[in-house]
Amino acid sequence: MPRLAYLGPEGTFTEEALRLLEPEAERLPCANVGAALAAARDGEADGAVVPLENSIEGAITTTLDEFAWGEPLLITAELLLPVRFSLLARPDTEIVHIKRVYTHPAAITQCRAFCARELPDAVVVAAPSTAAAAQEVSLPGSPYDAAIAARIAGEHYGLVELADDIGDRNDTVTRFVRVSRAGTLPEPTGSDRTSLVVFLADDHPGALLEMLTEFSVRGVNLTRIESRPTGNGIGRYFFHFDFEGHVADARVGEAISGLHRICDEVRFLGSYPRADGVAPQIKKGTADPEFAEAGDWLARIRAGRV
Ligand SMILES: O=C(O)C(=O)Cc1ccccc1
Repeated sequence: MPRLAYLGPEGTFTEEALRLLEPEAERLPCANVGAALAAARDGEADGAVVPLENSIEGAITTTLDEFAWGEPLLITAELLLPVRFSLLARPDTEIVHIKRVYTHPAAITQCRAFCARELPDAVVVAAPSTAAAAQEVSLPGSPYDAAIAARIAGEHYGLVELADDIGDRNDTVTRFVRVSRAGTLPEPTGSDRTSLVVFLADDHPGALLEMLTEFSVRGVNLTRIESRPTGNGIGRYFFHFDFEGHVADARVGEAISGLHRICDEVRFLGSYPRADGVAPQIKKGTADPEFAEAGDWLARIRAGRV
């Protein structure tokens, strides 16, 4: 039974994702994404589950930066989870008396309209996770009057639900990933995604276009591109790419080998089954047998067999 670290404490959306991804796993709640990934790296856990992006705000940048700068880990699975937020408070709290609300930054951005409309005078403060916020609010003497978290977190920490489904949209989805230490890759399934981090060799006109061309000429469809600051001054960025296909696919292998040749560093983050099961559209000339046939043809002409 694997032991998986996750963004805790008990009652986070990440815990819900972990339970769906690996119902049998032993769960190790951690205080933040960095601690969960550290547990996976140092062997305290066999892997970790962390949030990566949501369909409204985009990337969870702490996770992206950990993947880019920390000891390498491999993404082995992903899960798309619709999340539903509740406003939770200690029993007897009235909504009009709420002046300080505590929750995870992703929940702050997804519940803005509710907070502006129903809690116009309240400040909303960033917490390490939604369940950490609920736990804190449950303490007598907490400086916070309410938390925004999953209903189950309210039940777990003895809070009452003052409002349910308070997200600005009810179709928001969060993408979570399971990571492991380097080792074996998941087998190709025909509906896979690959993730990479790419550092440019130098800054020059067309550098981004050159990277994109490596994907484009092999018919590899991107599903996410994100630039993140390198920290070495304004205007210095590196890139995260997610795209369709598995590193075992010829077109994917060729595209990332091309990036490896022209970029300073390419960090492979994993090839894993897509949660939505969508199969890639394969452009003419980019299927595995076509790459193999072209390779055979090249070998023949190099051997003088024209
Ligand atoms: O704080 C949590 O519960 C998390 O798992 C992170 C998060 C926060 C808000 C939406 C989705 C995930």
